[in-house]
Amino acid sequence: MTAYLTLRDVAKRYGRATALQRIDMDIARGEFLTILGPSGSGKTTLLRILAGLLDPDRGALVLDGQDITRVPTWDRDIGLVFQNYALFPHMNARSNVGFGLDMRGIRGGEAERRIDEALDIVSMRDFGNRRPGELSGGQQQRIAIARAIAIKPRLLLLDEPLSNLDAVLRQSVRVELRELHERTGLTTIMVTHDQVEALTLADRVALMDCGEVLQVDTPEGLYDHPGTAFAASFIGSPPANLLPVAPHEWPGTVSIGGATWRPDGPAARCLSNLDRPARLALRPECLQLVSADAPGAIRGRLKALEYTGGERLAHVEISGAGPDTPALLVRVAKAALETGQTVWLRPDSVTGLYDNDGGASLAVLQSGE
Ligand SMILES: Nc1ncnc2c1ncn2[C@@H]1O[C@H](COP(=O)(O)OP(=O)(O)OP(=O)(O)O)[C@@H](O)[C@H]1O
Repeated sequence: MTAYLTLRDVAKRYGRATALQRIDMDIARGEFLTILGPSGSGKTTLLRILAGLLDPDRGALVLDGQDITRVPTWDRDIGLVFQNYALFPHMNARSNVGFGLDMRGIRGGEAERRIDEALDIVSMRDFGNRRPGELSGGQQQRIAIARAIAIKPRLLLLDEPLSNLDAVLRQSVRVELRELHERTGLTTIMVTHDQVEALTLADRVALMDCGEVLQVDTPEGLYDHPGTAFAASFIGSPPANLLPVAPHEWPGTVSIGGATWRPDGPAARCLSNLDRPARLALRPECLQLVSADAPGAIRGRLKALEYTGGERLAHVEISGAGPDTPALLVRVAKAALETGQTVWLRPDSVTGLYDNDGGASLAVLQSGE
């Protein structure tokens, strides 16, 4: 991949607190990258550094061959959209959209043409004379996007742009955002803590935790092959089960939370070289209810059955496992199940195996050994 935007060794502290540890990332021209992570993971700090609103303590940013690390915001040609829209309340929509053009000395007919174009892109041409207070939240957000794209930015940065919208509107604006990206081809970076947004919008997702970018991957790559236990336990709704596994003295068996299990199929292959306590990631949709005599079946007790609309989520306690072993979450379509009954589970695929200490992927550790 030819990098359009490069971040090299970017770090930031607030006083004694580390907000960003050491960020290295390449972003391609025209890419839509989402930055996803829990609260406090450093997403906003990273976006503010990209926007030039905050100086990094260390490292460099290169945009289209130009080192922009010390270039002030207004000279970076970056379009910014904030969570709260940040529109000027006393100006109508057209004036808001034209603001960045005016700042750059683009006025008169050229400015009018660019404002029309930007308003057309967000389907808001008819609302140009209204002030922000006379627009709905979704319409204000579209005006904020039109303002950001009117300057034809080199980079579009979006900071949680959908979080103030209700669930229905959020979904439709999400689709519009993706369409807008396809029409404009703008290199876009969006911060979100909503994984559905991150996965549906992005070409690639940068997953952050504790000031670090843990994995930059396609949505499918992140979901199917989480590189760390954190990624497995964060991505997915509900996320993957992390089953504590440990070597067992009997050949062909492992200990799961203290109970003995003789895995079969993909789980057996994944666990064949297990030499230390680890966590096996199993997605709720990859566990199947099977009969007691099925090879590789795990015996459990149905602790609870939740109806989540269209499907059920079974909580299964592993028989013989210690109290610290979490119940396994299993998606079940429809089944005559009763709380308290004995069930048998079998994984038909495995999402990952992770070191107990630190959560690194053991597949990676093994290939590096
Ligand atoms: N101005 C500040 N002074 C001191 N610490 C700060 C400041 N801004 C952020 N932090 C700390 O830096 C870390 C990263 O914060 P940041 O706002 O980048 O996280 P975030 O992932 O965007 O979180 P959220 O999703 O809650 O907005 C956090 O631990 C936060 O408490």
